[in-house]
Amino acid sequence: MEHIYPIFDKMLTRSDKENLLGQHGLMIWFTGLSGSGKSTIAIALERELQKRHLLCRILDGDNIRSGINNNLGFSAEDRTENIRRIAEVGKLFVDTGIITIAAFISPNNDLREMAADIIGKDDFVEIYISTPIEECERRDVKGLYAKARKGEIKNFTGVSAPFEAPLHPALSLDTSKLSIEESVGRLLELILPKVTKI
Ligand SMILES: Nc1ncnc2c1ncn2[C@@H]1O[C@H](COP(=O)(O)OS(=O)(=O)O)[C@@H](OP(=O)(O)O)[C@H]1O
Ligand SMILES: Nc1ncnc2c1ncn2[C@@H]1O[C@H](COP(=O)(O)OP(=O)(O)O)[C@@H](O)[C@H]1O
Repeated sequence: MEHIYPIFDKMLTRSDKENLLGQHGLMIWFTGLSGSGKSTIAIALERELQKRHLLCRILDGDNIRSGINNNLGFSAEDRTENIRRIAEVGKLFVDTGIITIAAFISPNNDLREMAADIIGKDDFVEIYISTPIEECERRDVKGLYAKARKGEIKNFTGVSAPFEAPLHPALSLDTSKLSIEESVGRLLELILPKVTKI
């Protein structure tokens, strides 16, 4: 496409950036309950990708809800805006050729569909961390399930707010049955062919 300002014709493309990095950009979208293992698996996967000289960026509550989305709570409207912004930011990383892992509850099919539409379906892989709520609650990593059961936290996913399981995830990983290494192994099998440049 010719631009009105010639300088735009000189802009580097995604493909130029992917050639520089020697990889393809991809969004790996984790969905699952609080405590299901999204962050744990994301961190372990990133390490394995790094070992293979593949550049990865994790987006999670620690770097998104504490910063760009620190004005958002857990109403349905705020969750939608949370996921919309994450998808827009994620798209920038993917378009830079970076393997991006988003680790958010993203509790509804329509939210995840919105994310896939923003990022582009070809660049979006949905991974369901399907650990049952009983196990998430037993772990209660942050003590939030106990608080939610006592009514001290409103709209808590799985307790007082809904979670819709994905309809056609590329992969389901139940971390009450799989070790971290097994989950990461399955992910690598799925992802390496998509991100490796030949
Ligand atoms: N009401 C309510 N419901 C669910 N989760 C809550 C809530 N209040 C706080 N938290 C903490 O926020 C984490 C989930 O944030 P997300 O950005 O992933 O949620 S969402 O995708 O917008 O639904 C979630 O945890 P993790 O999934 O462990 O990161 C909780 O630590
Ligand atoms: N097989 C497993 N896979 C992933 N996490 C596990 C596993 N077994 C126990 N855990 C523990 O479960 C917890 C999951 O918490 P976290 O990764 O923060 O979940 P989420 O990001 O989904 O809220 C961690 O404390 C982790 O050590």
